[in-house]
Amino acid sequence: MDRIALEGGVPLKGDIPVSGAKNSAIKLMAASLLTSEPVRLTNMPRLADTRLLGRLLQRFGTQITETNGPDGHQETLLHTPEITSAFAPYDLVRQMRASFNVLGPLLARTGHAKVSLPGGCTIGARPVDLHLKALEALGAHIDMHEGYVFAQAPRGLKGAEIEFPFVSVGATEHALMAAALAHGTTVFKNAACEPEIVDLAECLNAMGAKITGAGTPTIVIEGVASLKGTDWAVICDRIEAGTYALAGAAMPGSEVRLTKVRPELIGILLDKMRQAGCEIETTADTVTIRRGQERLKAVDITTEVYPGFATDLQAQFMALMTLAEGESTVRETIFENRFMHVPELGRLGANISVLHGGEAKVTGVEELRGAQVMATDLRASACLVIAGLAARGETVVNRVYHLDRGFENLEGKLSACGANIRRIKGNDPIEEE
Ligand SMILES: CC(=O)N[C@H]1[C@@H](OP(=O)(O)OP(=O)(O)OC[C@H]2O[C@@H](n3ccc(=O)[nH]c3=O)[C@H](O)[C@@H]2O)O[C@H](CO)[C@@H](O)[C@@H]1O
Ligand SMILES: C=C(OP(=O)(O)O)C(=O)O
Repeated sequence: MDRIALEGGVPLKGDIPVSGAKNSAIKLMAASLLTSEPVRLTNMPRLADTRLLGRLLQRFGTQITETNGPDGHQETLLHTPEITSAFAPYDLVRQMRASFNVLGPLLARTGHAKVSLPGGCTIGARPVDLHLKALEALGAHIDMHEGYVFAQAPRGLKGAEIEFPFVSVGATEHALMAAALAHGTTVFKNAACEPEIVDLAECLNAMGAKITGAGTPTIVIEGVASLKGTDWAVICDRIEAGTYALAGAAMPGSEVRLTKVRPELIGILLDKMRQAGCEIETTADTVTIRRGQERLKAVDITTEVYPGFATDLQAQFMALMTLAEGESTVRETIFENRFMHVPELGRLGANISVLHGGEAKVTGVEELRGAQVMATDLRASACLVIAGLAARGETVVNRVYHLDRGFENLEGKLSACGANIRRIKGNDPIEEE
């Protein structure tokens, strides 16, 4: 398994281009199953998750062509003239939660599907009950045995009113794709409002769907008989952007400019960073982060659904707070087990106690020192990289396959800003020591 080694203590200086969003790209790829015509996705991030989903889609009969776009980003052409199999096996679905979202499109297009229960980051129990209830409300018959969901709707799906008992990004997206091809009108209440939902709804509309209200809690979908192909540029990755904004604040004297970004998507994070003492300037598509020589101040955060503080940035923000002056409280309200980075930050010398009820107290220390640490999930890995950038000496992050799921060319982007970071390949003798 690969590792990342970094020598901390170097201020970052330079530009970091933000890639297309993983959490949008994978849903857009799944949405391409809804049409027999080609869908071309541009601004695609090159990630383990998009590759893995590509392999899954190929099993259903999707032809995939990847090319380099004029802007250096990948373009992916997905074409599923016919669904040749509606079976998603455990081995592929267990590796990534969002791959479960192929169920709705397969069902809407063919009237049946057999999909394994999903895996993904182990940050909580993460059931799929809301996904299944929404598909049932749309008229699907659902059975579950041997770890698989068997879904049937031989006469097609029917529009319905669906009130989500609490906000779920995945369930909203899943039901949105299925409802696009249902007979009649579907209304969602208490839908998720994340920018990736808007990206998906707008792409579906470009494919001929009739969706209004995406980005608000009430979404109305007038089902259509079929969808057509389209060209669609994946929205920028607000979590990647936020991660590099925080990396740019890790060392005194840093100045990092994020490009190809929509600053409004990380508004709350930037406010918190300003409160902590960072200087931040934005234009329509850039964010510049300047960190002076002073110590940052402790700031509290509570994770919330969009537009609140993103749970996917909680670990990275905590990394910054480990060196801030004072005590900050980090409250995680979305996932019940998303503090696995805490003991790893402790190896670097951070002083954090996890309290009951999804709360952690971070008491800022004067210095972190490099150590061997283990990446436990995707965003926790990024948190360890940020802490490593600020630590004295060498930090080695093990199990970086988590990082490769969601960060395109992380070492390249950070090295371009002066970071002393390198990948140790799995068969490198240092790893065997
Ligand atoms: C691939 C992708 O886009 N992943 C994102 C998506 O995950 P994901 O779509 O899995 O997150 P959800 O919004 O669905 O989960 C929110 C909460 O609802 C619970 N829940 C969800 C569905 C369900 O059927 N039953 C249920 O109980 C979950 O366990 C969690 O506690 O949104 C999360 C919240 O912004 C992000 O952290 C993830 O990065
Ligand atoms: C939790 C994440 O991914 P997934 O939902 O695929 O596990 C994430 O992107 O931070």
